[in-house]
Amino acid sequence: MNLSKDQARVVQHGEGALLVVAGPGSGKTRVLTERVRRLVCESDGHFRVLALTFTNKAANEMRERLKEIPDIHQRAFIGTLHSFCMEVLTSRGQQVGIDGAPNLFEQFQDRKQVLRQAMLADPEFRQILLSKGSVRDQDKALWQFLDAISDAKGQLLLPDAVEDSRFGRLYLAYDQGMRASRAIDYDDLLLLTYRLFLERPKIAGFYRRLYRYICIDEAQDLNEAQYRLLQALCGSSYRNLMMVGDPKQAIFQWNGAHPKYLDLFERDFEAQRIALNQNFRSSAAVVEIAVRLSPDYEVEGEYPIAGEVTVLRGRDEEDEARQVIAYLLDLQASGHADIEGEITLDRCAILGRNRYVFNRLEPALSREGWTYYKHLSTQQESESDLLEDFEICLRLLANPGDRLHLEQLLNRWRIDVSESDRPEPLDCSALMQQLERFPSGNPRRVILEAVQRLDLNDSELRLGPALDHLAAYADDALKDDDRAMVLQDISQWRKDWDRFVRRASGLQRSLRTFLGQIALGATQQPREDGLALLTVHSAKGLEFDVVVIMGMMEGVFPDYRAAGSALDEERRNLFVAATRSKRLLCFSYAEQRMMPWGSSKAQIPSRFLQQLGLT
Ligand SMILES: Nc1ncnc2c1ncn2[C@@H]1O[C@H](COP(=O)(O)OP(=O)(O)OP(=O)(O)O)[C@@H](O)[C@H]1O
Repeated sequence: MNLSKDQARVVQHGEGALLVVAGPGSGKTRVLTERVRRLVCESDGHFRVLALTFTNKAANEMRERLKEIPDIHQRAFIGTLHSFCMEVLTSRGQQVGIDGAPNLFEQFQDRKQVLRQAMLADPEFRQILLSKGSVRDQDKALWQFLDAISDAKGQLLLPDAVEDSRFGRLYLAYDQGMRASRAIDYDDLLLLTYRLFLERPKIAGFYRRLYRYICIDEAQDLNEAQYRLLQALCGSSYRNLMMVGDPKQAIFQWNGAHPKYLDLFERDFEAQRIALNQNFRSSAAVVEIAVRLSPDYEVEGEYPIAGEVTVLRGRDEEDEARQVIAYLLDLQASGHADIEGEITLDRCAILGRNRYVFNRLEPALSREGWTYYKHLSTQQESESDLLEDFEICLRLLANPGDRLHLEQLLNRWRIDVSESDRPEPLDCSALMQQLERFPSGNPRRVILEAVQRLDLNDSELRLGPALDHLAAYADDALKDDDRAMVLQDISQWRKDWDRFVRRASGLQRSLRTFLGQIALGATQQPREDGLALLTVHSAKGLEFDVVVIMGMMEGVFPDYRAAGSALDEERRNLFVAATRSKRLLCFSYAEQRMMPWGSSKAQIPSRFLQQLGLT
């Protein structure tokens, strides 16, 4: 393995805090992985390494690169900070009211419902909510309140510590609603683990002894809660923390993240600093675009391959999609002097500022018969009612106290039970009693029969037979689109299950752990076959020979809501997007766009194209 002199210094670093600040393609992921390998393979003693990544994709990538180390699961925890918190709370969470693996309400709709019910149950909040008028306006208000609660949790504030006491009461009511379903939200993972380390220093001490070294990737995206959680874990004397980050790739400030934590880390932990200034990934043409986007981006050395930047202009979005496909078809047919070998679709990616950019492209790709996959957000949701209902049943079996999903299921299945005879807590047999209500062949009965096949009494849960039962029903009883949708969902569940089982060594193979891993996005496949369709945020850390950035129009990229410092973040978004390319970079835009309200509107090319001298 060839490493540059500075990369080798990082890999060889021993005790003490270390900050690595480095640009795109400078080998951050590589040095992080190699350092974990060296620590695990070369250092003596019984200890583990804690390798924290910002995304599951990055964790998968690191695991993949280290998989030949036989006992890697025992020697290192490789995952996101949220997954680490999940593990801590699963084994030590009793001290903060968590019994076993936490039940996560990861879906916005569920949290919204919890808050709605909490507000309706309180006369003052009820009045506030109903005064908003239409359901749509109420939803908007709920969304804003949830955002504010998430902000408070992001600053590690408990309900009694927020300034506005009425808001504190609302926050408390929401939390109580979550706890009534024995559930927590994503922010709670950090907040509760922070509290645990702070209130029970012995537990933090235990984890410090267990993990002699901590390595953190993408540290420019840390937020207040994450930084303070790490401080609480490290205490006043633990210093074996390494952070790797790039302030120019900070694209989560909208979510409370800030690169200032890199500087705070350097100060608070008296960290040594190493800069990596080469770009081992991108051709000269791509690096030039990156420098124009971020003039203080200093790159050492010149990449020996020229590369190419192309701009495509479509009359409308359909035409834009057509041109992008033609561009890729041409590369596949003729190759390119700067790219060795055949240019297959899995060497290419199409990036969009948001998921809607692909609306016209996807049908066109399907018409061409191209294999493609989408990674647009961390959460994968079932699209068919059958699998949605099945998932709710699994949630109820994993967490019989889950009142929210019990209610959802009763509503969806139009089962009218009065409060008094509601099957609560819902155990497997109570759920099974419902079987009798539905005639044979009814989809609800099929779901419950599938649930019966889970064999929950076995310590090793098996999902396959349940999914087989659902698939057999779809094959027999459903037609066309419905059947395709169900089978697609089942295939997704099978993939999630396979990845969970493969990764589960060290994790309990229980329904609750499985659902927790899905909720954390930890079962998602990092790369699939075919052309990648990615939002900029989900393209982070990836690289492709050919990158096309579609939808380069004002209002799309930059986003129409961006103003002031958010515009700087848009520019960093483009910096991240462009630097995913190893060789060829292509921008595309449409001159006309169909607006959501149905009329066509003339488009202005993105200001960034102009600033880059490309229009
Ligand atoms: N010393 C090296 N010699 C040759 N290639 C290298 C070297 N270091 C890294 N690379 C290659 O450069 C590319 C970028 O490396 P890596 O993904 O680790 O960078 P990064 O800093 O994490 O990038 P980003 O922050 O943009 O995601 C990879 O293809 C990697 O294999």
